[in-house]
Amino acid sequence: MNSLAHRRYLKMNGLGNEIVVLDLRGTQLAVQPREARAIAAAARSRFDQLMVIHDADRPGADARVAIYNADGSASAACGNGTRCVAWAMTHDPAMARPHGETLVLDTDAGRLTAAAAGEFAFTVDMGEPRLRWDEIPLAEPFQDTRRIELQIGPIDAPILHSPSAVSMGNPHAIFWVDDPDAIDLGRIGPLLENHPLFPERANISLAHVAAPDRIVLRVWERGAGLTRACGSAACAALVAAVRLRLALRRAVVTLPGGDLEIEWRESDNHVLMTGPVELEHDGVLAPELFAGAA
Ligand SMILES: N[C@H](CCC[C@H](N)C(=O)O)C(=O)O
Repeated sequence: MNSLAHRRYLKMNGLGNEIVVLDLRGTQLAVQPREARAIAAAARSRFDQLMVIHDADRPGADARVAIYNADGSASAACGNGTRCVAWAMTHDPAMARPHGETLVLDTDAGRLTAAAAGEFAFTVDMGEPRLRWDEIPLAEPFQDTRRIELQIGPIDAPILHSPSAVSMGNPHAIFWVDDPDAIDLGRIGPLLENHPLFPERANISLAHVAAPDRIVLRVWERGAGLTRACGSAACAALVAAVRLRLALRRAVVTLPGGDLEIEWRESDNHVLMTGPVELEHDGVLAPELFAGAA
């Protein structure tokens, strides 16, 4: 029988970004990509990201968190999912453990900290943005990643062009538009996600700077498609807007699912994200989920 069968999970969301939280601490278990895809495919556990909590493997951390997109691909960062993990580790009867003032989580994007910002809200320190072309990563050595040479559509009338590139531990391309809803992101998202300029693919955002302290954002996520919110994209868009002198270092990012407060802190170059979490239900992973996950 599959090691994950019958394990309890939480179905949560962060501004409508569909998250499943699985706690594998105290075990040597790990999720295989094909198993992540099987869980996502199940109607009841549809998710954009699966967040797996493992025992910490470095001193000073409360846990290590592995992140999978719906297509089974791994991601180093997931802002909305990290808030959901923080809630689970501090509020869920089975997952909560004693912790310090802030929760310390190790991810492939680095060490993050999370602190409660209300009963169903958390502030996550997402760490420093990566801005060099080879950190995004990009396939060509652009010296200025505030605007890179990429366009889609007819040469003389591109639909989108000149995006900013930022990594929050995961790759983001942000296109600046007047109306994010006027573009068929569902159609061009996959073309851009898989563009050869992005060797690790990319999350694709359409951003409109409505005011120096408000950015409207829609996101086609790498490995998940159109989502109602993307926390790391909100962080990346704020950083990119500040670099282009379009926004202040602290702004509200409005996504289809709602608002996130983002701050790119000058003192330590860290990006802070504050937003809500919602618990929808808990459940157990049915064994038949893994029957055909070959
Ligand atoms: N699809 C992203 C991971 C999840 C990001 C998003 N859900 C968030 O809240 O940051 C990637 O593959 O880089």
